[in-house]
Amino acid sequence: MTSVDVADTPPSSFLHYRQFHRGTIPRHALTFLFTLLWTRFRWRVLALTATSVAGIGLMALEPLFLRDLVEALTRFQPGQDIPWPSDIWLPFALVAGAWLLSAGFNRLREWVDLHTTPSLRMEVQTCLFSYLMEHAPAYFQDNFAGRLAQKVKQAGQAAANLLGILFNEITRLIVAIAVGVAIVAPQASIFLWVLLGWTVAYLALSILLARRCLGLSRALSEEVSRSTGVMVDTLGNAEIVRGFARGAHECLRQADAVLREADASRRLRRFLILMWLLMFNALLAFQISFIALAIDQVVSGTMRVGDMVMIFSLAAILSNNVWNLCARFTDLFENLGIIDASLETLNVPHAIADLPGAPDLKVPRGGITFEGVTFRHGDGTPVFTGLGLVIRPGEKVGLVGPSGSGKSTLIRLLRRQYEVQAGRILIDNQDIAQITLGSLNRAIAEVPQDPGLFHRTIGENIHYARPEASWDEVLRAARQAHCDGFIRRRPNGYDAVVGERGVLLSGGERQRVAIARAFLKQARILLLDEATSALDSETEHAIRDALWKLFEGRTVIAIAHRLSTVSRMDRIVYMEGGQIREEGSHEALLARGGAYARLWARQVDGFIADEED
Ligand SMILES: Nc1ncnc2c1ncn2[C@@H]1O[C@H](COP(=O)(O)OP(=O)(O)OP(=O)(O)O)[C@@H](O)[C@H]1O
Repeated sequence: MTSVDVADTPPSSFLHYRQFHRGTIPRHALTFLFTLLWTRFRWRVLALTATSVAGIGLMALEPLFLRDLVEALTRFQPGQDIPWPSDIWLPFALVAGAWLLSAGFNRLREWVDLHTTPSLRMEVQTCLFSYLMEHAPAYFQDNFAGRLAQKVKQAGQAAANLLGILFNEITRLIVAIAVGVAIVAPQASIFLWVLLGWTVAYLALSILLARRCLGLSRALSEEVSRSTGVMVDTLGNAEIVRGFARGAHECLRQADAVLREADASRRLRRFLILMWLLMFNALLAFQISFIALAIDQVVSGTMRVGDMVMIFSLAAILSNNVWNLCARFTDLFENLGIIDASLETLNVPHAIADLPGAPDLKVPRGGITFEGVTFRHGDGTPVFTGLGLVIRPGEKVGLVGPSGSGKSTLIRLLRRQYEVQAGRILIDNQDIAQITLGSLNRAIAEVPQDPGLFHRTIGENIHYARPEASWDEVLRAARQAHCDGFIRRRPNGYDAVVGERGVLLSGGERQRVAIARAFLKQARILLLDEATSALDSETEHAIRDALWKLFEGRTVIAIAHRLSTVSRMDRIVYMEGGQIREEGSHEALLARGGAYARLWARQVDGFIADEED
C-alpha cells in the first residue's frame, strides 16, 4: 500500500524559513550565515572554535620548547649523564606533548565538524527551499527550475565551505599570530615588527587579489547556471527535439553555452595562476628574510642559536597558516559570492503572501463574486478591465469562448495565482486577498488541462490531494474517476511510478488521476480547465456521470472548448477579449442565436458531431 508520509508541518529537525529569524531570510550572505549559526549551531560552532584554538595554540608553543631544547643541547658535553627531568628531556617531552595534544584536538575538531557541516548544509537547503516554494507562479515562469535547484544546492555547499574557513583557517591564523607575537616580543622588537608588518601586508594583498578573483568566479558561476538552465530546458523538451529532428541544433546551443562556461573558467584559472605565483614568492621572501635576519643576529652575537631555531620554527608555523588562509581567501569570497547570488535570486519578496494575521477562509456555501476586476499580466498584456461575475453557491458554470479570451486567467485569479490590479474577488463574501492562501487552496479543487504529476507512484499522486485520507478513500476516488482499471492493469498497480511529470501515463490517464484527486480532496469549489479534453469520447461519456456526482453540492466552474461537455451546466458564460459577451443556459443561448449558438452549430456540424447529447 502506498501513502504520503511527509507531514505538512516540517519536523523540528528541518529548518523551515518561518522558524528562522522572525520568519524572514536576511539579505546578505554573512548575516544569513551568522544568524543561522547563532540560532541553530551555537554550541557546535563554539566547540569547533575551541578545538581549533587548542590545536593551533599548542602547536604555536612548539618554537618556545624547541628553543629550550636547542639551548640545552648546545650546553651539553658529550659523555655527561642526562637525568630526568633535565633541561634536555623536559623541553623534548614538551615538544612531543604539544604535537600529540595538538593532533588530538585537531581530530576532535574534525569529529565536531562531522556533526556540524552536513547539518548546516541541510539547514541552508531546507530553509531556502521552503522559502522558494512560497513564491507565486509568475516567479517560476520567470526562472528555470533547474537553475533554482542549483542555487539552493550551491548555497548549502558554500555555507559548509565557509564554516571551515571562518572557524578553522581564520581562527588558526589569529591564534598563531597572537602566540607568535607573545613569543618574539620579549626577544627582539625587530622580529615583532617584521612579523606583524609582513602579515598585515600579505593579508591585505591577498584580500585585494581575492576580491578581483571573486568577480571572475561569479562570472563563472553565472555561466554554469546558464548552461545548466539550457541543458535542463532541452532535456525537458527532449521529445520535441526528437520530433523536429533538431538534435544537432540543440547540441550546438549546449556547446555554445558550455564554451562560454569554459572561457569563464579559463579566465579565472589564469588569474589564479598569476595570483599564486605572486603570493608564493612573497611568502618565500618573508621566510628567507626572516631567517637571514635571525642568522645575522646570531653572527653579530645579539641572539643565541636556540632563539634562532625558535624564530625558524615560528616562521614556518606562521607562514604555513598564512598560506593556508590566503589559499582560502578566494574560497571565502567565492563562497560568500555564491550565497549572495543565491539569496539575490531566491530571497526576493513573495509577490503573493498572507497579510499579517490574515484569517482562514470559511466556505459554508461556496458563492463566488468577481467585482470590478482589472488585471494585466506582468509583461503588460491586458486581460480584464472591470470584470464582474457572480456565481451562486452550488451553481455550475461553463466558461467558453475563443482561445486567449481570459478563461484560464479567470481561474488563476480565483486561485490567487496572480494578484488583481483593481477590484475584488470574494468567496462567501470574504475577499480572497485578505485570507490565508493555504485555506484558499484547501477550499478549491482543480482539474487542469495538463495535470502535473510527481515522479512518484500513482497511489501517492492521488493521495497527495488529502494525505489524511484513508487508503480505502483513495481507492474509492480512483474508482469514481475511472482510474482503477488502467492502474490495476499496470504490473505494479498503485505502486507503479509515473515518470517525470507523469510521462509514463497517457494524457487521458493523467487527467483521470487529476479527477481522482479532485474526488478525494472534497473541496466545496471545483474548477475544471479542459478537464476531459484528453479523454476519448467513450471514456468521457463514462466519466460524465461520475463528474456530475462530483459536482453535487459544489460550486463548479468548468472551462471547455468542446461545448457538449458544458451544455448541461446551470449557466454558460461566453467570454471574448476578457469580457463576458453572453450568459445564460444552453437553451437560452441557442435561442438567442448569438456567438454561442454559432459556435454550437459549427461544432455540431463539424468534428465533434458525435458529442451531442
Ligand atoms: N504568463 C503570462 N504572461 C503574459 N501573458 C499571458 C500569460 N498567460 C496568459 N497570457 C495572455 O493572457 C491572455 C488570456 O490568456 P488565457 O490563458 O486566460 O486565455 P484562455 O481563454 O484560457 O485561452 P485558451 O482557451 O487557449 O486556454 C492571452 O492573451 C494570453 O496570451
